[in-house]
Amino acid sequence: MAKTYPVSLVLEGKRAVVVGGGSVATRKVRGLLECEALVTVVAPVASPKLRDLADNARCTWHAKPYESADLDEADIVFAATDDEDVNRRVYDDATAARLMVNVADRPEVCTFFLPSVLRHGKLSIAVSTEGASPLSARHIREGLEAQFGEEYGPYLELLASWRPRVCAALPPERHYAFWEQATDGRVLAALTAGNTAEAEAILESLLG
Ligand SMILES: C[C@@]1(CC(=O)O)c2cc3[nH]c(cc4nc(cc5[nH]c(cc(n2)[C@H]1CCC(=O)O)[C@@](C)(CC(=O)O)[C@@H]5CCC(=O)O)C(CC(=O)O)=C4CCC(=O)O)c(CCC(=O)O)c3CC(=O)O
Ligand SMILES: NC(=O)C1=CN([C@@H]2O[C@H](COP(=O)(O)OP(=O)(O)OC[C@H]3O[C@@H](n4cnc5c(N)ncnc54)[C@H](O)[C@@H]3O)[C@@H](O)[C@H]2O)C=CC1
Repeated sequence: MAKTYPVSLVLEGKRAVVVGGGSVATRKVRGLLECEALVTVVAPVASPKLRDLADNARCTWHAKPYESADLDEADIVFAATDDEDVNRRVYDDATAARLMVNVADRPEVCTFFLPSVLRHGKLSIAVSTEGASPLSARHIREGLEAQFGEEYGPYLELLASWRPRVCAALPPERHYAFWEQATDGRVLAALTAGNTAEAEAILESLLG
């Protein structure tokens, strides 16, 4: 298999069709809702957790077996039933419609894989083994949690809020030097210590 091309998809307002309602489908639906996708679940039986998630304006469960027409409104497709033949049909229909498709039991035909994701606000670190060992992806993500803590949420919010300010205050040739110093560890250390005023003061001093 060729290398995969990592991207961060913007799924807000896009229609994701998830076929299957077991634990694998539930994990996928939870992740999709976190990203504000519109989710349609098609499965005769849904897990209790999935039924809770479907109690939401952005997630609808159709309690029935899969049919090709279920993909009519789809922007992206997930096949996660425990029936190989159904998963294969979903794959065939999605491919015929040129839709991106993830097939839970067939890594070799997926057009994308789900990575294991560590997230704090705007930071997302996605770990993929391209199907070689999903549990290893999870262990690696868990290992990264010690290094990248919750402080990255406010840290990145602060840096994002400074971007327009830097553009307005400094000529383009000075932007890189600003960001080099803004991200050298001092601002992060101040925020980690709970000292927002100091973090702001460091950034202010860099505008010099
Ligand atoms: C190809 C891929 C397709 C896809 O995108 O779904 C796929 C396929 C398969 N997974 C299987 C098994 C397990 N999957 C997990 C967990 C996760 N699986 C995820 C992704 C992926 N799984 C994609 C590749 C990702 C990559 O390699 O980087 C994660 C990262 C993301 C997510 O699902 O959201 C999420 C961890 C999230 C987290 O905790 O951070 C666990 C462990 C657990 O449950 O904790 C196990 C049991 C242990 C093991 O087998 O390793 C099986 C065999 C099923 C069987 O034996 O019947 C297949 C099918 C096959 O291999 O044929
Ligand atoms: N990609 C991944 O991360 C993983 C994939 N798997 C694979 O994922 C698949 C699903 O696993 P689980 O969620 O544990 O299964 P499960 O047994 O909990 O759920 C199966 C679901 O498929 C639905 N289903 C069955 N026939 C259907 C049809 N004709 N149309 C629509 N839905 C239908 C059932 O109603 C049920 O909701 C298995 O093939 C398993 O090998 C398993 C673990 C992890």
